[in-house]
Amino acid sequence: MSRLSPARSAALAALLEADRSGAFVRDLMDELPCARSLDQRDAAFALRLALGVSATKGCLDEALDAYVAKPGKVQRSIRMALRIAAFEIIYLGSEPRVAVSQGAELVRSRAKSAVGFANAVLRRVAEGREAFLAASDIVSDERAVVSMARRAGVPAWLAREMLASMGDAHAQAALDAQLEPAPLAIQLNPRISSIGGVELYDTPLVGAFRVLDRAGLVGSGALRRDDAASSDLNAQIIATAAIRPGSTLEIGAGRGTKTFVMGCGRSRMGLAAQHVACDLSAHKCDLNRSRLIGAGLDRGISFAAGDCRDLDGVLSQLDSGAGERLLFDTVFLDAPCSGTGTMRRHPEIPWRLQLDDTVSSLPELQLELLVEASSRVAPSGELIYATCSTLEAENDRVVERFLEMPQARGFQLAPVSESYAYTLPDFEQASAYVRDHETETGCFTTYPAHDAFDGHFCARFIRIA
Ligand SMILES: C[S@@+](CC[C@H](N)C(=O)[O-])C[C@H]1O[C@@H](n2cnc3c(N)ncnc32)[C@H](O)[C@@H]1O
Repeated sequence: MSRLSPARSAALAALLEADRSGAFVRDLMDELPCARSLDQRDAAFALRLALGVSATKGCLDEALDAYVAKPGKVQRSIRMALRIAAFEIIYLGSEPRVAVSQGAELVRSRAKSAVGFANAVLRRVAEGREAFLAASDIVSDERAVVSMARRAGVPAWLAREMLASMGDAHAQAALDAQLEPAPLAIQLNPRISSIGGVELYDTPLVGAFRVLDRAGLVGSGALRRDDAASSDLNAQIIATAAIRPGSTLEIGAGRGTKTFVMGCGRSRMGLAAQHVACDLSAHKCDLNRSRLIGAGLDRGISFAAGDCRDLDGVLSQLDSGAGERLLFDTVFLDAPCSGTGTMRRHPEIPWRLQLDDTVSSLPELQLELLVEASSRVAPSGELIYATCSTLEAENDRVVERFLEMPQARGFQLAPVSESYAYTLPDFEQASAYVRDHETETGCFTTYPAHDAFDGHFCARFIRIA
């Protein structure tokens, strides 16, 4: 009998709690006493196990259930312990003897009577690893796509959608990188020029830096002091495309990472803010407000909470204060989406998402919000539509469907690389970066890959007077 490692034990506790409460496992690893008491090395391993199991759980169940007579009868805590060991065997390529015996110990910690069962199942998972990843059990021409999906730990339907939307090369690169950590970037508050003890690496965008030392950044307190915000480079590129002189309506502002990036950008460009940030969630609006106050970037920014499918309702107070139905020089919709471009950061996404969300319910919501947003664009104003999805149904298809609607009369697509900020001399490098990632229609489109930033999409419409 070997001794159970505290890292595996903490990963199991966090995964069970996440499953019970719906909380994010990453947050629980920061909160649970058994995880907080781990030394740095064990904490990193526990986090890797917890995130990895969340990201691949459907595939782990498939691999395990092939050797279980009655899968529906396996207790929740035993299944979770088995998933941890199966993750080590299949995705970390750990020494099978160690992974099997640690898996059996994990199971023993929850139910002594199931140790023999756990040993038998895990040994067979280890023996069948290569065949499972190669999808040798699939006899149809689906074998290749199932194998791709299993290697990345995502559902087969999602791999299929990614192939159809992104093309073979981008989809393969994104799936290959799916279990790697995403690169870290920050936007630096213009009130400071460096973060003590943390090396900042230039990116093509002024004010955006890449950081390699994640722990150093957190330890520096810069994020807590609002001296910086962590934000993917491509998300920052999109927020910057929405900075223009005049008034701005931001829809789907959430906790305000892009509001922060826009505030920093405006300050660098010497522009004043006349910005209304809206979100369905009043709590997120509060978080956005307090970060901007902490950052000293709140001047000229107001907030409105509510369902933006009814903008007249959400903006009613502001409209009555102004004595007119307000129109804005820029309307920026950061739409609710599948988040498929950011799955490396959010391991829960692949197994929470359903096919219907990506092909139907989200695109319908996105189109409804886009039509509503367009009704608030001033003549000669701009409408920016963004998602962090890599799927065509939420991106180009929504844009095409919008342009076919009567409400889109007077709007035309324009290249993102020609938006106000990207015509300024300081943003020349960023403008070149945007051009490199622009499609024929001028939409900014990126895909995750090894050492690349996340998948994002942005379309820019101009309202002709
Ligand atoms: C992509 S996230 C926003 C991320 C945010 N812009 C940021 O940079 O941190 C989309 C946001 O849309 C909001 N949302 C969803 N449905 C909405 C609706 N009907 N009206 C307004 N906001 C909505 C969600 O609460 C979520 O915060």
